[in-house]
Order: sequence, then structure tokens, then C-alpha cells
Amino acid sequence: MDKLLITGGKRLAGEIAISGAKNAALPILCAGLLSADTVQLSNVPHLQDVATMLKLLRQMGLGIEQDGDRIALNGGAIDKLEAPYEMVKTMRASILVLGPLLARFGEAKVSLPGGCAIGSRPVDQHIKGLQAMGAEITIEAGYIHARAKKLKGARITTDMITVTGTENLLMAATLAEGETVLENAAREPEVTDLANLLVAMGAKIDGVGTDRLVIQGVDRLHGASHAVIADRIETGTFLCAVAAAGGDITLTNTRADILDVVLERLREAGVILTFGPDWIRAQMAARPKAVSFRTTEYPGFPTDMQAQFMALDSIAEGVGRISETIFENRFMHVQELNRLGAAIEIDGHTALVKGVEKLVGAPVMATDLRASASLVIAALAAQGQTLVDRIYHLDRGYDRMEVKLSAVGADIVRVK
Ligand SMILES: CC(=O)N[C@H]1[C@@H](OP(=O)(O)OP(=O)(O)OC[C@H]2O[C@@H](n3ccc(=O)[nH]c3=O)[C@H](O)[C@@H]2O)O[C@H](CO)[C@@H](O)[C@@H]1O
Ligand SMILES: C=C(OP(=O)(O)O)C(=O)O
Repeated sequence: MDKLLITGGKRLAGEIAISGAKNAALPILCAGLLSADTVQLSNVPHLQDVATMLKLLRQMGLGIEQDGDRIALNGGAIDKLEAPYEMVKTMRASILVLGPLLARFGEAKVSLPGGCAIGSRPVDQHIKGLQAMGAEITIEAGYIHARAKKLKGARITTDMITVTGTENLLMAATLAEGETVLENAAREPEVTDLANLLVAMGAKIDGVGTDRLVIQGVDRLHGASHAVIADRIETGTFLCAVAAAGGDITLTNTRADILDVVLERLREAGVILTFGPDWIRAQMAARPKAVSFRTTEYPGFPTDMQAQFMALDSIAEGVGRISETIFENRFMHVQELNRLGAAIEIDGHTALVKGVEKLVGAPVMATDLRASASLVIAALAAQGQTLVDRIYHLDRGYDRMEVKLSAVGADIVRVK
């Protein structure tokens, strides 16, 4: 099993090109199931989750041609309408095939995703929404089996804001009969990116980027070309890395306008930020100041950045108060950060981080994707060596992180 060996204390300087967003690429790849024509994608990130999604889609008969960050999808010969347990258990986003398959082929069988390290993560809202559109759904032997000759437009208000739930229902609605209104829709930039591709494929969607999406179903969608939006979480992660380790880095191929709250907290921590239309420069010369926040849906503070900021607060001046409101169990990194010398206490859904003057390297274990990123950040700032185990979590969602970090001066190597 691969591990990362990191020797901390190196200042970061140079340029890092940001990859396309995992959370946009995954639903966008599933959108390839909606059309018999070719969908040309660019800026697709090189990630384990993307490889898993491509394997799943290929099994269904989706034509896939890959050339670097470009992928052409052709849904002209889909012949299997099933996402098996073996795939879904390694990647929950496999649930995103449910809406497109059902809408276009009238049937889909998808293994029920279980809980994961960060929470129980049910998919009841996906199911209720599709039922409201006329689908007959049974859950048996661990599988969601959905059938509908033709989905019908409906007004759907989800009980909470759900990102993949919105994406599944949005994709389903594009080929349903009549009008669908999605109230309480997620506004994450990745949902908007998917909606932009769907519109380019001929979908009729009003309210893109808002919490009320109105979709007029069409008979068919056609091919289109689309560049996947920059990964705001990868961007934020590298910004936290420079904030913790110190230095001067410029991130290219990214956007500042979808990171407002994160950039605000970084400024509060003492990072000097400048940016242009597709780059962000971060300079950090002092010890960071502790920041406090609570995670909420976009445009609030993203839960996918919580762990990385906790690593930053660990070595900051002062006390940071971090509340997690999206997932019930997203503090798995706390124990591991404390193994490096951090002083973090958990009280329910809030973590109190008392900044310490120094962290000291130790062997630690990654428990989930962003927890892994937080351990890397802490290790970059720590004295001595840290060995981060179970980095398959990191590889799910970061495009060659150690290569990008070494290029800006970090001492980080992958060991077998
Ligand atoms: C592939 C992808 O895009 N993953 C992102 C997506 O996950 P994902 O789409 O799974 O997360 P959701 O937005 O659906 O989850 C938000 C909350 O709603 C709950 N819920 C959700 C659906 C449902 O049917 N029932 C239910 O109870 C969840 O358990 C969670 O507590 O959004 C999360 C929140 O921004 C991010 O952390 C993930 O990185
Ligand atoms: C929780 C995450 O992803 P997923 O929904 O794919 O598990 C994440 O990207 O931090």
C-alpha cells in the first residue's frame, strides 16, 4: 500500500497548475449516458475516482476515448443498466448513473451506497425525487431497482440541500415529459458546471446557479464539448499548504470567484492573496492566525475544506472554533493531527483547536480523502518526518499531489 513520506519545514515557492474538479467531472461523465451522440470533455482530472467511474461506464457500454485530460464519450451502444456493488462500494458517486439511466432507458439497478467514514450518507432524497417523477423503485438485496416507462416532470423540494441528489434529479429531468421544478437545489459550482454541459447538449434549464432549477424535458440530448471547471477544493488545499508551511506560490488554471469564503478565512489567517481571472497567488511569511468557521452549503464554507483548515489552525496563533454541519462524523483527522502534537478537542459537532508552536512528525493514517489532505498539510509544517499511510484515499481526489508539491519545494515522496 502506498504511503507518503514527508519531511516538514520547507518553504513552498513556485507555480502549481490546478486540475479539473473531481466533483464536477464525476457527474459530467455520467451525463454521457444521456445521449447517443459524442460528448467531448477536456480538463478532466487524473484521479482514481475518475478511473473508477470510467470503468463503471465502460461496463455499461459507454464508448470512451481518452487522451490525456481529454475524454470523448459516446452513449450510442449502452447495453447494461447496472452499477454493481464492487464499484459503488469504492466510490459513492456511482449513484449518479441512476438518474441518467432511468431517464433515457426506463430502468436502472444501482447498488445502495453504504455509509462511509464521514457519515451515514443516505440517498433517500434521490429516490424520493425520482418517485415523484413517476419511477417505481424497489430496494432489494442491497440494490435500488428503478423503473419508469417515461419519467414525468414534477415539483420536488428536497428535505435538505444535496449536491449529488440535485445532480441526479437534474439529469433525470432533462429527458422527462414536461416541467420539473427542483426547489432547494444545491448551488455548488460543480452543479452549475454540470448544468452548463446539459444546456450545451440541448437541455432546457432555467435558474442555473440558483436554488430553484426549472427544467423543461426534451426528447433527446445531442453531443457537446465542455471543459471541466477548476477544482476549488484542490486550489484551497494548496492555499492551506502554503499558509501552514510559508512561502509564495501561484496557482494557475483556477478561479478565485468560486472560493470567496475560503479566501476570506485565509486572509484572516494572514495570507497575502492576489489574483487574476485564472490564477491566485498566495504569500505567507508569518505564523498563521487561528480562524473560526462553520461548514455550510455553497456559497458558505465548504465541508470539503474543513480538515485542511484544521491542520492550519493546529499551528496557528490563538484558538480556532470549527463547526461541521454537513456530515455527522467528519472529524476523523483530529486524532491523527493530535498524534503530530496538535491540541484539538471535540465537543459534539465543534472542534476547538488550540494552536501550538510546533508539530512534530510521526506515522499517521489517512481515514478519508480530505483527512488525508489535512495530514499532508500538517506534515509539511511539522518538524521532522511524517509517514502518511493509506493514501489511496488521497489518490481518489487529488491529481498527483506529491508531484505538484515537490515541484514547489516540498520534501515529499511516495513510498511503497
Ligand atoms: C461527488 C460529490 O460531489 N461529493 C460531494 C457531495 O457529496 P454528496 O452529494 O454525497 O453530499 P450531499 O450534498 O448529498 O449531502 C449533504 C447532507 O445531506 C444528507 N443527505 C443527502 C442526500 C440524501 O438523499 N439524504 C441525506 O440525508 C447527507 O447525509 C449529508 O449530511 O457534496 C458534499 C457536500 O458538499 C461534499 O462533501 C462531497 O465532496
Ligand atoms: C467527500 C468527498 O467526496 P465523495 O462524495 O466522493 O466521498 C470529498 O470530495 O471530499
